[in-house]
Amino acid sequence: MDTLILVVIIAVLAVGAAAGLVVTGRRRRQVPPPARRPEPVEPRVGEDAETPRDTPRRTIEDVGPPGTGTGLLEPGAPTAPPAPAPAPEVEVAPEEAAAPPAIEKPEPTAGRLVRLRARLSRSQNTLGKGLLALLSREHLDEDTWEEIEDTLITADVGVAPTQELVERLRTRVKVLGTRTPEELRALLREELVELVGTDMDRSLRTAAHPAAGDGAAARPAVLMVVGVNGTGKTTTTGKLARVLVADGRSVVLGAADTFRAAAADQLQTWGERVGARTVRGPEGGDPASVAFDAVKEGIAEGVDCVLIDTAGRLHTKTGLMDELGKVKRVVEKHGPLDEVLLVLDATTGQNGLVQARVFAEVVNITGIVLTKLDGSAKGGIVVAVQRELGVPVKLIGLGEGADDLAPFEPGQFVDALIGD
Ligand SMILES: Nc1nc2c(ncn2[C@@H]2O[C@H](COP(=O)(O)OP(=O)(O)OP(=O)(O)O)[C@@H](O)[C@H]2O)c(=O)[nH]1
Repeated sequence: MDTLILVVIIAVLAVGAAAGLVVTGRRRRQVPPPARRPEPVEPRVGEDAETPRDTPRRTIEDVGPPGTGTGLLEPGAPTAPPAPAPAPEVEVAPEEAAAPPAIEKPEPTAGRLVRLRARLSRSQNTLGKGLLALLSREHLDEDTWEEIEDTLITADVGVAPTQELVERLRTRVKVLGTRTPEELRALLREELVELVGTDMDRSLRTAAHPAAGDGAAARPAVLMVVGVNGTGKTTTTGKLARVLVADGRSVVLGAADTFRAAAADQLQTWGERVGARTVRGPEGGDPASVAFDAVKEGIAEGVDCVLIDTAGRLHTKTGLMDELGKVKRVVEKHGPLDEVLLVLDATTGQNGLVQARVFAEVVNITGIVLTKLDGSAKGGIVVAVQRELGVPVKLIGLGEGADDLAPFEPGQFVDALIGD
């Protein structure tokens, strides 16, 4: 009997245990699997990669390209994969999501002006062709010479340079006697090239400074880009990085335009495309300290050049100029600036001259970058602005494309104006 009771108890316990296991098993199956989220993938933001920001930031993918508003990368160019969805079932490898964009190899700069010549010819057609048509008239009377003057002044050459050119042309045409179209073209070309100037040093100082005998460490060439907002400063800084990389230089970028929220993103995108690192600071932060850090980084990395983009807009003009002066002073704690490039928008005409004067009071401008010459018939501003500052135009912008920035060459420029 005792044995029977014992067997019954064991049987009851066994059934109970089995039922418990099933319940527990069911419960276990009902619990969703732990969500295996990837580490949050932040866009790389230069020096601040680890610092969370209060202000919502635009990612690199959000940053509009120059002019199109859809993304800086050209159609078909590789883009970073989208951020991972939060669904727990999908596992996204963080390293996959953070894949760096492919590094491009920009076109060499030699011959760029020749490649971009059609754009220049198209926009400056009225100037070159207009002058040739007037010079080809049967009678070069007073009215015709006045029209020639007007054509040059309309193209923003400036009054004094225009009068000089017309005077010289008049004398030479008179001396020449016969006037075949070929002779007139050659005369006009010579005079225009002379006016644009062949004796100015248009090279960019981009070679690093080797360590000096007095113990000074090696340091990169430092180029600062200045100008009012909208002239194309950030775009030019990005294109210039490509010019330098194309010519075999290594580059660090400094996003010292902390005033405009998207400027640093825009610059960083340009840099990433050619493998140049961008040093940036918090939005609204101190531009001088960003510029200082960029040079420090350039020294540490041993690069050839550091390119610093600056703000073009502040609450007041005095504020902007004070800030620019400070950026310059602080950067020069590392050593003198090699180039200060003033970016001027060719479509703003005489306004550019006023800007040039203001900037020249604060920083020692060493070269001018004239942007948007593809969209302006006022190529004469090249002459006027050089006269105004006594500083050469070193680069010209001829479009929104990544490689539409060309070293300026007077002969090729004039050829594009008057055609072959
Ligand atoms: N057509 C044409 N557009 C240009 C050229 N250079 C720059 N741009 C355009 O000019 C616009 C302004 O350029 P940004 O580089 O953002 O101007 P910014 O001077 O940095 O402006 P802020 O950052 O506000 O000071 C963009 O749409 C550029 O694509 C050029 O040579 N030709």
